[in-house]
Amino acid sequence: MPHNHSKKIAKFYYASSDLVEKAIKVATEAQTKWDTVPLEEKIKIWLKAADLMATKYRMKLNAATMLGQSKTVIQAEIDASAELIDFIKLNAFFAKELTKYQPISENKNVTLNSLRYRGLDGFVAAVSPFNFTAIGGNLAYTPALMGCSVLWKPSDTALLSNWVIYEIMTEAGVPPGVVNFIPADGPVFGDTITASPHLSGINFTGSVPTFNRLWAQVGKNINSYVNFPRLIGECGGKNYHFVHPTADVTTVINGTIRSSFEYCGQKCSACSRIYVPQSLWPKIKEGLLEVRNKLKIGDVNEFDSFASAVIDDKAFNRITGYIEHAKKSSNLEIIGGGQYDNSKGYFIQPTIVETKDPLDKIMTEEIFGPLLTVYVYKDSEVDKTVDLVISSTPYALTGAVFAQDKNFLKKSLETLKYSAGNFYLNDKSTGSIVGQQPFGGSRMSGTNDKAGGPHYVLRWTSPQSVKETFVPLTEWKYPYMD
Ligand SMILES: NC(=O)c1ccc[n+]([C@@H]2O[C@H](COP(=O)([O-])OP(=O)(O)OC[C@H]3O[C@@H](n4cnc5c(N)ncnc54)[C@H](O)[C@@H]3O)[C@@H](O)[C@H]2O)c1
Ligand SMILES: N[C@@H](CCC=O)C(=O)O
Repeated sequence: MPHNHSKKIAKFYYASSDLVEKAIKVATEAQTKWDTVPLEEKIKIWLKAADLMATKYRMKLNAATMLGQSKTVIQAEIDASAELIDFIKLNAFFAKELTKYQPISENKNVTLNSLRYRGLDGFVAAVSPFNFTAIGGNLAYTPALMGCSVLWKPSDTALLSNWVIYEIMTEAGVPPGVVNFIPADGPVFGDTITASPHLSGINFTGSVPTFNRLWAQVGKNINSYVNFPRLIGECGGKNYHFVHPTADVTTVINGTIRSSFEYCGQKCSACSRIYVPQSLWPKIKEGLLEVRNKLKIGDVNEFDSFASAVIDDKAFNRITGYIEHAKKSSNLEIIGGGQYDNSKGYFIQPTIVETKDPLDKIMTEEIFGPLLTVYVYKDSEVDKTVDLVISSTPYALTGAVFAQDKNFLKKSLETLKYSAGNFYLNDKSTGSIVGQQPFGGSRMSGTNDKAGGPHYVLRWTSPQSVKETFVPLTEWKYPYMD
């Protein structure tokens, strides 16, 4: 099966706005009861789910990710089982750590002085992307762990794997009504949830235009909500590799191939633009083209495939539009790849373009496909080129600097500080590990709430301070009034 079949399944399940409204009612009612379940009990359910994912359901979850989202066996394993299990276990740990903190009152008359970590009252809408099964699970179930109830709208091109997660969590013991799996047309879902007074948060991962639209809708309805909805959005990027003249060429070549072409460049962290000094370009060019020629782009069931088809017709048309642009523009030259074919699946060959113009749209817009553009700079213009890296796009998701010059690496921590939420020195821009490199970007790449980090759980709780005393208050006057 060369490309995903989720969309066909989705057609049978699309929820109407009436159904979304019913789910809002169910979730809002379920939240009150779910919030009374102690965190320790919730953690037991989460750990049971992690165990089920590692054993009984591991193959099912990975296979659903391979067939539904066109991931190769290694990419499915990294994402679907490994990353999701890490999210579940680490968020349980972080929740426990967070709730350990209790404020101190030295007043002996105070018998209770505490912070209660309540879930958000109302419901949270989790809206997930197609490209990571684990992200869907994290977006829906981390708010639930903290006592929220959730409407989870999966991407219609990741339905199969996301449904398996829902089944596992239900088998582990998440009660009905707490997380509600609602495949729906995006705008129908978005319009309905943002119109509900009970919307307490949106946990979104996807493209900038979709998040902008949701944010604007919340803004428009701001006077109608019970709470100010929390808006968490992890969005797109235009991720870069910056190569310094002292870089190790082999590392640059292999790191760039992996980052740009694994999962056909459909990772939000994928390298899409690379800046290479003139002195290293001949060797780097030769290496990139040599490796590119070896990459097999084929069926995910053939285990020697490096990557497979892109996710759907929409993605195919968008990406090949940039390839056509490269063919037509006098500033751009396709030096590797450029072929595509949608007769059996949405196959696009890994493509490398060289540009004379560092501000061409191919260097500034998110493409989200197997297309890497190279800008070759003069060795004497390192600083000028670093400025270009930061100023040429509105994004700041991931970025990598390759150099053996330690002073340059140190300096780049400052000069490129706001260019990326996940910043790599001598390593590729993809492949963050939950708990090890908390993930997220700022500027137009998102609200940078760092999924997989210790503070993420805090976004899904509404803490309450409780103070109790039994000592009667017998006086209303202040002492100086007598
Ligand atoms: N920063 C990150 O952590 C991160 C991680 C993964 C993906 N991404 C980004 O996600 C994008 C790719 O994912 P995608 O193609 O699924 O994104 P998308 O924006 O097309 O869709 C994301 C989700 O939003 C839904 N949606 C669409 N319109 C909607 C609306 N009006 N209201 C409510 N929901 C709506 C979709 O059905 C889907 O479930 C890329 O831009 C990528 O960079 C970012
Ligand atoms: N966390 C993943 C990217 C997730 C977005 O698609 C990485 O670091 O490569």
